Amino acid sequence: MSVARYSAAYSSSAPADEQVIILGDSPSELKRPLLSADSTPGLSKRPRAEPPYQPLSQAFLPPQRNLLGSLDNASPEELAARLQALRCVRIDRAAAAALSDAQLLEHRSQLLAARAFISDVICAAVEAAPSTGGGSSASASRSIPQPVAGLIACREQIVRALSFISSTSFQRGMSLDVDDGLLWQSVLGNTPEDDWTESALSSPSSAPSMETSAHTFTSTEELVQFRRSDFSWTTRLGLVLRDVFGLREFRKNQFEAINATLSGRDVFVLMPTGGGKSLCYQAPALCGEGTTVVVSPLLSLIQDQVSSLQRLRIPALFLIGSMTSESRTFVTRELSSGRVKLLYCTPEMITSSSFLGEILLSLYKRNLLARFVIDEAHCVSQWGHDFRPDYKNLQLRSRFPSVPLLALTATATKLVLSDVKTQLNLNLKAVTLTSSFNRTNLDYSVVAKPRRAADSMQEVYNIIRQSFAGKSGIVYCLSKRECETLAEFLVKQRISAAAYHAGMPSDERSAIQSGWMAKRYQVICATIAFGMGIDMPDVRFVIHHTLPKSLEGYYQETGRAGRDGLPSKCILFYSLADSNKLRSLMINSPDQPLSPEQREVANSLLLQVVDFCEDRSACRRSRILAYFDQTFDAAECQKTCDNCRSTETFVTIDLTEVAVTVLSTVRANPGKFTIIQLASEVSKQQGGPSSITRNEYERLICRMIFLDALSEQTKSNFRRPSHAPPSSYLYSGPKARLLEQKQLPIVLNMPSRSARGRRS
Ligand SMILES: Nc1ncnc2c1ncn2[C@@H]1O[C@H](COP(=O)(O)OP(=O)(O)OP(=O)(O)O)[C@@H](O)[C@H]1O
Repeated sequence: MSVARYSAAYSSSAPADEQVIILGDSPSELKRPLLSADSTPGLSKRPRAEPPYQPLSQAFLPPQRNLLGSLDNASPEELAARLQALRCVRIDRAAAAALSDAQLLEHRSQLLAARAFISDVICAAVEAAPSTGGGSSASASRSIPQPVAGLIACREQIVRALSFISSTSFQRGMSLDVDDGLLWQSVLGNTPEDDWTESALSSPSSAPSMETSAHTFTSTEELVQFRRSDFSWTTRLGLVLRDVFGLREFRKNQFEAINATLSGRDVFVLMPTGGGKSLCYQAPALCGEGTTVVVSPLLSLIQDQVSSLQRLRIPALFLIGSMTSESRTFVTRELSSGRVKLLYCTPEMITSSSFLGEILLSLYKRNLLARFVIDEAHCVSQWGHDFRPDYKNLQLRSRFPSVPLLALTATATKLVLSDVKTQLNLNLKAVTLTSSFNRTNLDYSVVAKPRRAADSMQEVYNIIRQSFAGKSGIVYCLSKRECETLAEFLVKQRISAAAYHAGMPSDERSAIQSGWMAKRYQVICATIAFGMGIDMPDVRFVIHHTLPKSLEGYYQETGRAGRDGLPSKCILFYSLADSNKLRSLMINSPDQPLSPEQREVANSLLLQVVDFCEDRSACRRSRILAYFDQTFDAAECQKTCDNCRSTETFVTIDLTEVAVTVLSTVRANPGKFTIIQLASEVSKQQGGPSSITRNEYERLICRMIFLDALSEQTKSNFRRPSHAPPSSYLYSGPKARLLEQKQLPIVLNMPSRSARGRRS
């Protein structure tokens, strides 16, 4: 498309006095001016000479077609007609208060579409214009011809109107699409003015309430090259950011990641939950040739992502096993045409579908594979908390050696990170970008879980009623049954709650998920099947009614709170009984028998969670960040965790010798005691005023089981009623001898009253 054609089209459509956008998408809307002072309160009067109204879709958003692509074949007449449909909106702030919520949202979506269209015209013109040297976005934009430059003014007015509508919606507490950068800005109180040139590209902003950049593995000097604004794609990238995604600035590391992948480098991005990883591959996909293939672990996640992208008019498709042959043919045709910018699929499809294999090979041979994205890349490593064997067998590097890889995750320790790089065969010079995992707006606390189920459900209810009335939240439960019982309980207490778990039909699950996102349900009682990829901004609390299986999982699950950057709470219910139950479920599950190595990993991940819960001294935030090998000064916690708020003193005590005594009681009575019986037996034996309490003995015994100094075996108890669960009895464990030789230290964090003389 030549600039001359744009210029001609623009000139023929430029109205005499002022421009106004005509918005409307249905025949009935065409009959009345949607944005006129006469019919719509809050909007200025229309100019005198009006072009005929056209539906928005006909005017410049042809259905089923990609907006960015649709311009290429447009004739000057078509363009003129589309441009004629663009006129400018002015909003009278006082009168806008009278707009209904529905009208506001409607205006907003139409403004978004209009903004995208104008920018596309500008972008095409800028690309076609002769470069004035330097290649920066500012210099490129200066070179565009006058008539097209006139559109920029129009665009700026639209952007201001959009910003106004977004902030009005926010003030009214309305839920907008979360991906709206303008909304973020209004939340953060930044300037509503839209300077859409270099500043956005050169000065990345932080994600709300997320500290950034604890350490990077790629040196700062090396990163400088990816902060430049003179790449051939820089102008396009700025426009894509603003006009396709509706965002104003990049967050920390997004710009570098995008430039690195567009430069053909392998990239590893470690960014906290809600940090904005998707943009790191979605934006580059729209800035270069070919198709970006995204490997993502969950079908529901894939479907959600693709429909959000399609709503933004981005040509994205997915390929999944259960598709009809017609759908497959459609996908193949679209892919072959080179129109598809993003193709999502599961790792299983990559490893086992010959159909997909052929498509990828054909794209590869035609140089149309832009990059592979491995989302949730921690699944590649068996050291991660969510290992998926198919992720390990992708073989992308060997099958498509010249295609750059981009791996992203929110959760990876150093060990997992280096394992992922090795498994994926990332180039040794892969650009590695990490951000601090600190979510400063989240408040962490651990509470003692009452023994009786009814009491602990009541406690959940009390917390929600007292602190989160009318606020959205998630309660994570261990089992399907627990989700259902808790949801029923809350509903009886007049809290709108729903259960969500993998045992439910998928349409029921999506209905519940969308009901929650639309605020029809306040609380979701869910297993960890719920949450991945859910981008709800104002989740004010995440309660773990049972223990998470790992600190990584905990971080990820709590990370669903406060994605809008506002204060939110993460409350973990902890009991010894739960930790034991979870341990034996994980380790002895008949459905999923574990290899000895997997058992070891699962055991140690859970033990870290138990340690985290039982530690009443250390700052929770520092502990979480330490897990990800990041240092955090507890003084900066500012009492945003229960331990930093606590006035009680706890100390870490070495109980190795006491543990040896406990072990000797078990050796003398193998299979005689359950945990509770042994705790009361040894506490009786010890006696005395400075003794360890029975509860603390219970903790010690559980710790000895975790460390394999003791082991449990389940036996039926014929004297108990038939419905009673079988009891587990204690024996010496495989590491008992190590303990006796004092080579297995056992320490516990305890209130200082028990510390007398035993502080470690
Ligand atoms: N540069 C930006 N400016 C403002 N908002 C942004 C920016 N980048 C991303 N966001 C928004 O942040 C939110 C989270 O982004 P995204 O879903 O990509 O996070 P994520 O890192 O993939 O999180 P998770 O690991 O939890 O899936 C989205 O609503 C997204 O639109």
